[in-house]
Amino acid sequence: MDLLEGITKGVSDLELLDMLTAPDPRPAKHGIRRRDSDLDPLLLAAAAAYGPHVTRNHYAHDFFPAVGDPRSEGAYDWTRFQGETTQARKPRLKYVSRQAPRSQRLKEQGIIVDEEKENGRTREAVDPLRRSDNLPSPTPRATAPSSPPSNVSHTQPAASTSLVTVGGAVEASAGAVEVKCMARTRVPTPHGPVFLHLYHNNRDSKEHLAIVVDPAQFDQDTPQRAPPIRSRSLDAVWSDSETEADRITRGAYVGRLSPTSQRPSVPGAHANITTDNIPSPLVRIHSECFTGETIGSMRCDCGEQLDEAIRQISQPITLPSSASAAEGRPATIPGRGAVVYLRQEGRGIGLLSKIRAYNLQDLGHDTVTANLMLGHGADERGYEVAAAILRDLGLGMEVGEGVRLLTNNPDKVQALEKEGIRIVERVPMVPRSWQRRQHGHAHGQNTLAKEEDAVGLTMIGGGEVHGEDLDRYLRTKVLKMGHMLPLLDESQP
Ligand SMILES: Nc1nc2c(ncn2[C@@H]2O[C@H](COP(=O)(O)OP(=O)(O)OP(=O)(O)O)[C@@H](O)[C@H]2O)c(=O)[nH]1
Repeated sequence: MDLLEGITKGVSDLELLDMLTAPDPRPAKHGIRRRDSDLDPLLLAAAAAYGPHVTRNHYAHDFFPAVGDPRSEGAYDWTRFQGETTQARKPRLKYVSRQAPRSQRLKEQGIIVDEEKENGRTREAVDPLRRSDNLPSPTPRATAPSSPPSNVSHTQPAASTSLVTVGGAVEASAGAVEVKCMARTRVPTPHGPVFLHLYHNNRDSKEHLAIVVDPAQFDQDTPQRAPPIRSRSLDAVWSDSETEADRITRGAYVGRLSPTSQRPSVPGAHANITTDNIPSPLVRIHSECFTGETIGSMRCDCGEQLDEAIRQISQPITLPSSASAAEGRPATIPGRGAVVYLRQEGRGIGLLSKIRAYNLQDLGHDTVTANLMLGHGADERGYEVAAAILRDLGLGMEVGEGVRLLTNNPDKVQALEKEGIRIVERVPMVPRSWQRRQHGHAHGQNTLAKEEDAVGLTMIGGGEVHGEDLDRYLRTKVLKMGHMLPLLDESQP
């Protein structure tokens, strides 16, 4: 019996499936092989089965065996299986798609399908900002009473994007970067506690992070001297149905969360604390580097820089004398600032390409040329998302305190300023091994030696990266990428 004959004679689905999947199919009549491509027997069986109409367009659907047969539901105890005859086995295969029709799914995503070009391009019917379920809709934000205050925006500034002002609030039109802090939690680190923020955005599908250092927030009973660094989008009320438990679970709480302290945050609170005489927060925009941060690669100083940034930001801040005059002695406040951790591995070319680039570097090419040889730019990063995250945290706003940026990279400074971030000072990041060598040379001693055993973040911890690879990499950054670092005298050890 061949397939067609089988279908027309109404054989059972299982027999049909057996025919299709038999290990030794009978040769076709006249010994001529069929020229069309192999068909998926399971799909054919599904198509021939009872139930909803199944076509090749359902290929990506999830099919589930019909409910009712415990074996097909995975509940069968196979230790009791004794073997069975075809006679005894009469399951009825039934496949049910649990997906809504494609047209309905696309409609839900706001995509209109051009019926005439069903297999061609689709176009978006709405503002791309709305594409992600996780991003707030601009319109309700402007009008809803629970929306963040109008001076708080996490969209792009007017300078670089198209924005409209509705009722005093900045509205993003198509193309503007929008970020939303999806969750925040406390993370204890060797340098003290930090708040880890996870962001979604409408530019890419990466989960960029912000590591906020602001331990003063744990002490809610003492008057704050500086505005807390808090995410506007996290503190916003997301929906009418959102409960306090929902808010607390996603991190919209104040103080130190504990079994006995659970205080949901209020949108816009603390925004009016002035910052006269308090140094601007230290901020670093850091790009992901798996090799440097996770496995302690000494080809670059990324792991060390991440540790050093959080260490420096966490240092207590001594207030200028005028601010501490009332106390009669120099006053300090806990360190405050943030590291925005961008998932832009390998200066934006990705880990795969970076690994290839390392091999080219082993062949004698430098970090810039290696990127170019692979068809990439020397640096493919962008800082729009970083700027939007800073704005969401209230950092580097036009009005109020600016930020002190930890970087040697002039492009970063320029790019952030172009995005409207107010940078009041650039704080250099001199590699620890270079500091040690410079100090050792000047003072005849290794001033950082005691820090080498110190604890810290990443594989590198409080230690330092050093070596030929690193020196070559850093020199290239200075000579070819314009990094603002004083070059070491090569003759120094
Ligand atoms: N393509 C490429 N990327 C590298 C190489 N070494 C490190 N990186 C990446 O470079 C990025 C380092 O970026 P940042 O830490 O922001 O440093 P930067 O841009 O040099 O500027 P600074 O703020 O001065 O540190 C990370 O994404 C690393 O993965 C390399 O040899 N090739």
